Amino acid sequence: MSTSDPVVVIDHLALDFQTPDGLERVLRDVHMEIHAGEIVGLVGESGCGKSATAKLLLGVLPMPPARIASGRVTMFGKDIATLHWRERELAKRYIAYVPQDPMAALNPSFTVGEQMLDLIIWEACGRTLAAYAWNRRRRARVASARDRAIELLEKVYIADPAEVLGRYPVQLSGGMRQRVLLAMALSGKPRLMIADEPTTALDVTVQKRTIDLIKDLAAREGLAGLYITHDLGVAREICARTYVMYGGTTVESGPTAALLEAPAHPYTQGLLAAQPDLGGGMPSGIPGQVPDYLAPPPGCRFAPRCGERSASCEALPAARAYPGGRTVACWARAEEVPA
Ligand SMILES: Nc1ncnc2c1ncn2[C@@H]1O[C@H](COP(=O)(O)OP(=O)(O)OP(=O)(O)O)[C@@H](O)[C@H]1O
Repeated sequence: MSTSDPVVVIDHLALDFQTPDGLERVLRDVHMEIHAGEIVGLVGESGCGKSATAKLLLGVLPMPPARIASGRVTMFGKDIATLHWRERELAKRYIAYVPQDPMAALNPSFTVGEQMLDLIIWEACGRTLAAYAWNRRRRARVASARDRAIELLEKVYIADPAEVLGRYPVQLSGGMRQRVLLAMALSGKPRLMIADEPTTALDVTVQKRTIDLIKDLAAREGLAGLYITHDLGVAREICARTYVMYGGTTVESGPTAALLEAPAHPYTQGLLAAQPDLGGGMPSGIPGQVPDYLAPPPGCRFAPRCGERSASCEALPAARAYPGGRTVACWARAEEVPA
């Protein structure tokens, strides 16, 4: 894999879940590319398949009940379907995960230092239990892990890292906890950072600082980033390019600024109109609900909620490429070229 190759390529992915009620056809025709040094956004309302996509990349989606029905996911130059489980485990070292709720992700019974040391030693031992158990008791290993923990906390601009190592998560503010998690996410050898709504639990000013920090880290460490959010304003702040997902399909993608300036897909337009308006206007919302994946609409999954639907929408529209690096999957936009 050359350095210019994308870190992640998702190509025409379809993913099902076998459930007691039947087969849920969740992801259809999903596409995405993430390159080193860029943060890409994945936006869409709740239940659109954002987390299922992220979990698949993280290698934590249980298979079964999940199954790749068709298409391909390539990470670090390799098709994930062809990887041996051991290769898959090793690939996880290259992925940093930043969760939504920093309090739930940290164990309240252990200090920051204990949790960071555990993780650093686990990573240093190649994620093998026997080596971890042996090294966790070795003084020299613990001392070097402590140095590494301090170095990682410094990377996220924590002022007194040695002191913070001795604190319990409840003794830290929400923003500090999220910084600790960011530091922990860097403890392996990350090349890809997946952040799942990491600022939702934070207040607005801390949110802004955390977003700036994530941007700064991704640039400094040369990481590829996938940033999941339902907030288009946050996507505008942080993501160079954005993929909009509806009902398990990629309906639109492109450079974030252009996409938000002139959204082409009726769903993106509705999503934008549904954002709270600081000018005092009420957001309009999108009538209807995300599809039932046990019996999704046969064609375009947004059609039942779309004001522009026509007979063509009974077939699933393919994503069409437009100038400026944009794609739109919509029959009503078949001839139009967004500005
Ligand atoms: N483990 C699972 N077993 C069965 N179905 C699942 C499983 N995980 C996800 N799904 C299905 O995938 C759909 C999409 O879920 P997903 O969590 O990916 O949505 P999301 O866009 O991330 O929503 P949110 O923003 O609320 O997290 C769910 O509605 C559910 O039908």
